[in-house]
Amino acid sequence: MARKTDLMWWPSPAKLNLFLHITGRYPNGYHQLQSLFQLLDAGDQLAFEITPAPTIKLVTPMAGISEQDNLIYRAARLLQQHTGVAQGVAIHIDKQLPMGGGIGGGSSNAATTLVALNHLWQCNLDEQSLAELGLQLGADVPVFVRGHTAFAEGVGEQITPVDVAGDWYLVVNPGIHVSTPAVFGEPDLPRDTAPIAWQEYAFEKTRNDCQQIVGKRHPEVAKLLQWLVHYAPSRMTGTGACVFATFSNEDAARNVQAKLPAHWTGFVARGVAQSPLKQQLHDVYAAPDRH
Ligand SMILES: C[C@@](CO)(OP(=O)(O)O)[C@H](O)COP(=O)(O)OP(=O)(O)OC[C@H]1O[C@@H](n2ccc(N)nc2=O)[C@H](O)[C@@H]1O
Ligand SMILES: Nc1ncnc2c1ncn2[C@@H]1O[C@H](COP(=O)(O)OP(=O)(O)O)[C@@H](O)[C@H]1O
Repeated sequence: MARKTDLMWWPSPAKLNLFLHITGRYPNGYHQLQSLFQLLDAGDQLAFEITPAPTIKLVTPMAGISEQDNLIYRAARLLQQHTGVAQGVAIHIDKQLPMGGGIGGGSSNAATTLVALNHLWQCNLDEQSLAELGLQLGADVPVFVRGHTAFAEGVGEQITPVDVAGDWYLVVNPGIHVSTPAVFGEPDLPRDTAPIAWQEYAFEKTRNDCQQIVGKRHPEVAKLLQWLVHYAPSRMTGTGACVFATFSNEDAARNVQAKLPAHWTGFVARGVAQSPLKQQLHDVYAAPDRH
């Protein structure tokens, strides 16, 4: 097995939902959403060692998730079954993002696995096919496969790439877990926000429709938001529990990070138009013998 330093690491960036509106509900109970998925330049990293035998193995265990349930394993298996590829893979994981925090780590890991293995196994699926496969794994996977900050509608599968300014964000984890199904199951959740055209987007004219309910059920989230908003415009991402504050430059974000009380952990990241995964793919194609 290769040493960690000899491996080629593929980025798996986080996202923020700069806003999240619930505009309706489908007959199957799923919620119709509008959201701006802002990709970040920070996240996890994955490395892939291709094997001649068809076994898929996660070299790095992930606490609390069995191998078969891990979205990385499931993405690799799905691509293998869909394409009939004969090879296998051993996957190394450098996990940095908190799990289930509304910053999309699991969905992003799935997307990075699909994109990297499509190249390394030489499956030659186009981006559209990879995004469709990704949707089977989760509503947020297609945005990460496309690799562009985007306005998303439906359950997240209708995607319009947008170029928003490269703001800086302080992302803070209040250290609690919020269940996505529980939030969507709340009777008092607002479900009738009027749809907007993405050209109308402005942070101050939008909101996260899940934020109030989550703040009520989890006072730690409300407390964190109250603290952050004192320094900068702030909002919850996804169905929580992470919260972000928006800054025009890195120093301002780091100044507030330095003031964070010890029971909250946060990281500073820049909003990017294009995913670092896309850049990696571009670099790999430019130097085809680097695996
Ligand atoms: C709302 C978002 C925004 O990014 O929240 P976060 O997960 O990031 O916090 C996501 O799209 C979430 O997508 P994902 O995390 O894949 O949700 P899933 O596991 O598929 O859904 C868990 C459950 O939430 C409900 N659900 C999910 C998405 C949706 N548009 N409507 C729903 O009603 C369904 O009951 C579903 O069974
Ligand atoms: N590789 C993975 N990384 C993170 N979470 C994973 C992974 N595989 C499966 N999961 C499961 O998916 C859930 C959602 O993960 P994640 O995408 O990080 O959060 P969110 O959907 O809240 O943004 C986690 O709570 C975890 O149980």
